[in-house]
Amino acid sequence: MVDVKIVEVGPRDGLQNISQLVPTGTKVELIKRLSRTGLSKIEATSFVSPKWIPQLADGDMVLKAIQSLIASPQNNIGYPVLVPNVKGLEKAVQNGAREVAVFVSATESFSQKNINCSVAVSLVRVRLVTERARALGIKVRGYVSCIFEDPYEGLTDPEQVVTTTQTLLDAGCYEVSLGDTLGAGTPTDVGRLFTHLLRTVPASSIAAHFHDTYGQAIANVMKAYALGIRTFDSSVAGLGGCPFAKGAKGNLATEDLVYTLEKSGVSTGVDLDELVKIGTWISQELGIPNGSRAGSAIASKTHKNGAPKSSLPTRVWHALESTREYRVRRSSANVEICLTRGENGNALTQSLIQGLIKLFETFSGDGAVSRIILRGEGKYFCTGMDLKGTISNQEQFLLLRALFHAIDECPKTTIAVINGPCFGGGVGLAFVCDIRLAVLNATFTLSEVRLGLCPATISKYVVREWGFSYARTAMLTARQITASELAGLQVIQGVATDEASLDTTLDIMLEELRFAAPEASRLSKELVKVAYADAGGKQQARVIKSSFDRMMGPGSEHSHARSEFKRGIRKIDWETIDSVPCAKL
Ligand SMILES: CC(C)(COP(=O)([O-])OP(=O)([O-])OC[C@H]1O[C@@H](n2cnc3c(N)ncnc32)[C@H](O)[C@@H]1OP(=O)([O-])[O-])[C@@H](O)C(=O)NCCC(=O)NCCSC(=O)C[C@@](C)(O)CC(=O)[O-]
Repeated sequence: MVDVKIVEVGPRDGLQNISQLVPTGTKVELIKRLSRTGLSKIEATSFVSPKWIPQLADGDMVLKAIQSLIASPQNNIGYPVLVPNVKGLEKAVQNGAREVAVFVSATESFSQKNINCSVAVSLVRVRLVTERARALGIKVRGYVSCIFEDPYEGLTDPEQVVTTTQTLLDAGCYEVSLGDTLGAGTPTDVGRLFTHLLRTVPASSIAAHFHDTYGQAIANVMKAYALGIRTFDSSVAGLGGCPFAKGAKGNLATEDLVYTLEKSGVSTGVDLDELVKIGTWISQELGIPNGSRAGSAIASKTHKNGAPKSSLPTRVWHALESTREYRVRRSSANVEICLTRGENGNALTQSLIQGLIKLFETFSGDGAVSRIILRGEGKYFCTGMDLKGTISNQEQFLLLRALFHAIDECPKTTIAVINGPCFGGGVGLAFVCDIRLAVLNATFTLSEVRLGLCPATISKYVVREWGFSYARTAMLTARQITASELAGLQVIQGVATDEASLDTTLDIMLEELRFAAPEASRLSKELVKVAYADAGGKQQARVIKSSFDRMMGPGSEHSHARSEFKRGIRKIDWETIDSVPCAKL
């Protein structure tokens, strides 16, 4: 028996406010994982026009993918989807929805700006949806937004909240969730509004939906709880944001809500540990910081980045070489090169470039090395071309070109571990690698134009990885780009809050890569490169054919994997295999 019902809104309200497009598979996985935590309601997606909310344009696919959950008689979880009108309702029902949510604003300005109609018109629409839904046996939940403040017209008249709430209930909504869209309300405001409302509306018909923009969400929950409210909306990892306060926190995090309630002796029926794992996982998937304070604290105590500490084997590194400019160490099939000119921003001096070229060429030919990690020490990852050097222009060009070429041609999987800001050639160094993991405060600045230069040698790699238009603007403006922005473009594969978590993120990545066969990885790199250099051309056709022959040929990694598969082995740790015939290919 639970004291409080939590409505998880992360997969809809949360993701809706994330700028980068989230893959459908990730959304489905999020819902599936949340379904195993004890939550009884998970808002799955919306059927609002993709023009308004492109992030949720795949609502039909998400709903289809969770159909077995929705339809399972053993599963008592409700999966409401947001619909703006009868058309949205019909689409939702066609795709298997059994519960929908409708929304209105308590204020005129927000209604006009958000859904392009007056409050009165939106209430008529909602009534139509509710009538139709009820005729189809579909449950309807209602939302009223801007209960305390409207971003355009200021404070909300409490009477408008009472009227809209009552109208939604009269129309047939089984519950109305009152949303503090701006997150501006305080416990005093909650006390005033909810006391007023509860004179005419039963507490059992009301849910509270608080945002944490001003850090008031938990305090507001406790105040509403004291007044008799027993249903609260929240979002795992605090997913979401506030479109009216850039960079501000969005929804109340479900982990914070569960933590506070359970610690106060209020039962939620939700497994906090599981929730914390999901919050950590989804934050990593999206490359954004975990918005839950309780979630981050619990994760850092018990797990690191979602993986229990004990599940990651301790990696032992052996020093190989050390100069004044870099240090090299090795752990089984992994080699790490660390730039150690921290006091000079790890700028690329002549000797550093020469050293790096030699290292990449050497390890490229070492059959026992599968991955090369490039990282920086100190404040910066790399500040690019040495602006204090004295070598000739021609020599500088040849050196830089050879450095990037050596890394690009390296048959091993290359990983840039970006500990801080990158400038010019430093950005090139990060983006010539195959995989990038970065600390959250890392920035990427193509500063060349400010120095009367252009990103000549690095353009080949930066444009390939970033795309033409984005790269052009970055070059022309020399603006500072954040790690989160590039993670949003999916060109940075992991973002960590600090250097310690960056190490863990690398460990997790190295663990994953243990199961990637080295020769197959090399062929995969070639395929991507030729797809860029000669899409649809003869060279691409040749590389595809030769890769196919090679991977299927006798003595290949695949012949080993195939015989293992037949023996029931589904995952091969290629790091432990040094006598696989393919290693000699
Ligand atoms: C990084 C900040 C903001 C730090 O700002 P700051 O005020 O210098 O503070 P700091 O204490 O953090 O600086 C660290 C030290 O690193 C040095 N340093 C730093 N960068 C370099 C560099 N590149 N070359 C030589 N030295 C460098 C810097 O001079 C300083 O040494 P100090 O002056 O104290 O002795 C500032 O120093 C700065 O703006 N540096 C220049 C960064 C930059 O614009 N790099 C692009 C270089 S052009 C390039 O890479 C061309 C290329 C390769 O793309 C062309 C091609 O593609 O063909």
